[in-house]
Amino acid sequence: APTFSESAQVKRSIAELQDSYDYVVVGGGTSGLVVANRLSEDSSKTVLVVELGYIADDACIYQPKALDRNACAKHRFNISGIPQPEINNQVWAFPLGAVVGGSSAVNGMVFDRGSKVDYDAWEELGNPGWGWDGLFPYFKKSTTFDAPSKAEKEKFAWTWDAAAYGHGPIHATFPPFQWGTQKLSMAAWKEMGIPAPKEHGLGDAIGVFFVPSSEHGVNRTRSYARYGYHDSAVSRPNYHLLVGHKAEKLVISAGNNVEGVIIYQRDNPEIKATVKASKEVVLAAGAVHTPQILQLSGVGPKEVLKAANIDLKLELPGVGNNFQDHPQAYLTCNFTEDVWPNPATLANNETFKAAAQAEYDANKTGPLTLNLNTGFTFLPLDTVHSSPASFHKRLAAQPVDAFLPPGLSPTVLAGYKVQKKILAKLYKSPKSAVLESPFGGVCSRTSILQKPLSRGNVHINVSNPYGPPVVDFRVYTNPLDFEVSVESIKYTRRYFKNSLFTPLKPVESAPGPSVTDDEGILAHIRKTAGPSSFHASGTAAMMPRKLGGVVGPDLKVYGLEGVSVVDASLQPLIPGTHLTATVYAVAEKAADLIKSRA
Ligand SMILES: Cc1cc2nc3c(=O)[nH]c(=O)nc-3n(C[C@H](O)[C@H](O)[C@H](O)COP(=O)(O)OP(=O)(O)OC[C@H]3O[C@@H](n4cnc5c(N)ncnc54)[C@H](O)[C@@H]3O)c2cc1C
Repeated sequence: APTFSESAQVKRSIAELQDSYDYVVVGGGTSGLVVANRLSEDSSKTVLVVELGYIADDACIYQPKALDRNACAKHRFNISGIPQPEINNQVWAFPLGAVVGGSSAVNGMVFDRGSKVDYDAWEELGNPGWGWDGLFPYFKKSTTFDAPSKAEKEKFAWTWDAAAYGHGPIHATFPPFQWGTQKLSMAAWKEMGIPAPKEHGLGDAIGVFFVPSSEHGVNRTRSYARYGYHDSAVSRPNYHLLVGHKAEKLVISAGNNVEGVIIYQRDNPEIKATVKASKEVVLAAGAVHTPQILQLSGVGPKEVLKAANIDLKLELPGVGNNFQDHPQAYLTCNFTEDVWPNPATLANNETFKAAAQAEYDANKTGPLTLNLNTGFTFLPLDTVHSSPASFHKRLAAQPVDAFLPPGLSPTVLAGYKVQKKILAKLYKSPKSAVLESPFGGVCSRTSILQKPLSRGNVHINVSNPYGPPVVDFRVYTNPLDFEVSVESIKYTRRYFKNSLFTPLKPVESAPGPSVTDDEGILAHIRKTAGPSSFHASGTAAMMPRKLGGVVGPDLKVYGLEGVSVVDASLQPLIPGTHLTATVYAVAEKAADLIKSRA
């Protein structure tokens, strides 16, 4: 039988396309496929998705835990950020998805949502309808929860609330495998008095809880945008997906109408064409590439465009600025008396690996059904910080433009000022997470900063604008971000003092037991921290134009007609959660908005 990838609706060359479509969606990733699917539900509307990558049927995508991740290197961008001075000039690569399904095809499958207050902050920034109440129906619309069996529920003590989920294309479930020490880690958090909501997905994502994976409960395969939204649209004659082609820039008329997109063949840039969009171009290339496309189109900060010799069509200083991600600080330790098997067994023991693969192939059970973790703790500042009042004071006293890149436009600065006020409130709220601490089967813990005050940027490379964009995380440029990470490591140490861990004999190796002062812990973070959780966002932010926003609450790019942004770039303030579930919900809402103006 033909596979979906052989469908007539999947195009491989420009010659197979129509000259014009109602909608051209740039990027067939997480958000783009949602919007294309929903727009093509109306059979009178034609939709083209232009995607750089190809359709992949590889195990390194569909199998939740791939033993050979390198097999998927060809489905990822390998964009490296620039050296980060605050963390000893480390350079981090950004392995975004470059495949049909985008980053949902290569991500860690952690499928959670932020807290109500995190989304209400978007609304407060000037975006009516984009708070929790406006998004919750779309979280449900995008998702189906596949409940675990009774036996698994009892074995792993899973909790959830079906009210959080709907009947949508993306499946979420608990994998039928957990590492031995996970339960104990959960119990230790509870012993510390951390609340344990039964379900995190109803707007209260504070405390310790289980997070489902984006995984199909029966097939035990990754559930991602391609299976969920492409495969169900691909039989529609009005839906075309062009693979292996790159969108270069928008075609903008003298009157600032966006008429279409210039695209070219990925491996042969000479083969080039303009596809017209009679209604709208929808930018869904992700938070690293959407700002690049806008800047190449002459839309962005004028200094950047000037330096790159690109004609300014429309000055929009926010494009590429306001970059946010979740930096990671590490406490490394080992359980001297570890249980067997543990994640190191899967990493190092060839016999165990082979048995795990055989078990997955035969029964769809075992360790390869679990990509990352299902145990998570999300905590507010007052829980984590030893002296929160002094932190709030220091935050209030910071001049707004301190620690930001030089030369920012007054509008971007004004936006940051409003963001900072909201962040100060969130830092005081018991309902808003500043620390994420995931746990699975290992001793070592990552402290992931949820409310960064630092801001980075993604701009075209002025000496090679058409090459990969330049990602500057500017991680930890605001020293208060360091302070939260130092406090998070100290807090994690207190957690490990819990007597439940005694039988496992945890031994810390870094920063190391002798490093107890804040300066020593800071030096450790500078040496080892990571700038990213691969949660790029904010680079085409939904905010008022006078606050440096790029799109309004209708998602239309300011100053242009006929183009909107629907991907992670629009998130004005990064929520305290992994981003995929939010990207799906936002894209579902975006599709309704775009349909409503048709
Ligand atoms: C390695 C990794 C691990 C992650 N782990 C998790 C996790 O466990 N849980 C979680 O919730 N989130 C996770 N995330 C984050 C999450 O996956 C992303 O935030 C989300 O998928 C972004 O969706 P998007 O639609 O904005 O962009 P993407 O899904 O990245 O889609 C962008 C698409 O546009 C295409 N494209 C780019 N430029 C062009 C161009 N010029 N022309 C044509 N096509 C183009 C790309 O090929 C891609 O398919 C992870 C991300 C990564 C990279």
